[in-house]
Amino acid sequence: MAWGGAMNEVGARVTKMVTKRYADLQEKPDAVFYVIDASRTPQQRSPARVVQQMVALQFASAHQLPMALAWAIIMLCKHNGYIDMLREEIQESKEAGGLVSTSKLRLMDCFLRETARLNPLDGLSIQRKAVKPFTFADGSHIPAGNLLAVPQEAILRDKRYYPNPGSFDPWRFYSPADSDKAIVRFTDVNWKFPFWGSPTQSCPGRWYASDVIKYALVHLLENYDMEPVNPIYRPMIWTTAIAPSLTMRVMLKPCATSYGK
Ligand code: HEM
Repeated sequence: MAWGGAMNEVGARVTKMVTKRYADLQEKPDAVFYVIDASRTPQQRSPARVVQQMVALQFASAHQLPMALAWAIIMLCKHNGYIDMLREEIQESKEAGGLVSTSKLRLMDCFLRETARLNPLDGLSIQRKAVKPFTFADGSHIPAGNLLAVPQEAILRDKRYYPNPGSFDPWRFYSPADSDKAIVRFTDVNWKFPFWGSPTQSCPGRWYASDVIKYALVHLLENYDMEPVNPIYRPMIWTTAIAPSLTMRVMLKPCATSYGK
């Protein structure tokens, strides 16, 4: 991968860090260790390739999780009728010792999928560059050098796939425990939900991301009441990114009733 501008600076710093780590790999297994450990060939183990992997991992994992969590908090403020329902579900999902089982948080799972449907983090998903000419099965021809992407925002609001697409309705994904309907999870990938990428090469961090967001929401819901100080539900658009407003503030007040205790 060719880097330019600020990436040269980032690459130089990460190279320094990775090169140093080769000396004491076994002492502190961390992400660098695991990338090298999973490499099969000397070429894959080369510092240049490990640096590229480390930078790619940072870009893939760093910003999207907090953005998705921020959107979930904003949707809780906007659709606050779900707060008590989610608190109740949290209590019911507790196992021995008071631990929450995230797989039992079915409504929260649907709430997150619906939050993502109406607030994808980018208008486009699966962005690619044709490095050589490519012809799809239907005859569409892509000359070399062209950029392609899946228009996920349009797909996620398409009424052919999501009836009444403008309404926030987590129940559209819900199936009661005793129903024959297949369970749809936040982490499920298909062409109608490209939030996590394509079904053939989707985000490998999605189960981790989903659980982290759920644990954060459990903590907030159990310990705080939340209300928007200045409700700005409009996103901030930057190129194709759809980010939560930078100026919206949410007030967290310790709960009068502590739900978690
Ligand atoms: C809400 C949070 C996240 C979202 C929405 C998200 C979304 C995505 C998407 C759409 C892709 C596919 C990109 C493409 O094919 O062009 C992707 C790939 C990837 N994600 Fe995530 N991601 C999230 C969190 C994470 C986290 C927390 C990690 C790591 C801990 C992670 C690691 C990766 C990696 C390594 C890839 C590249 C996989 C490959 O090319 O085979 N992601 N992610």
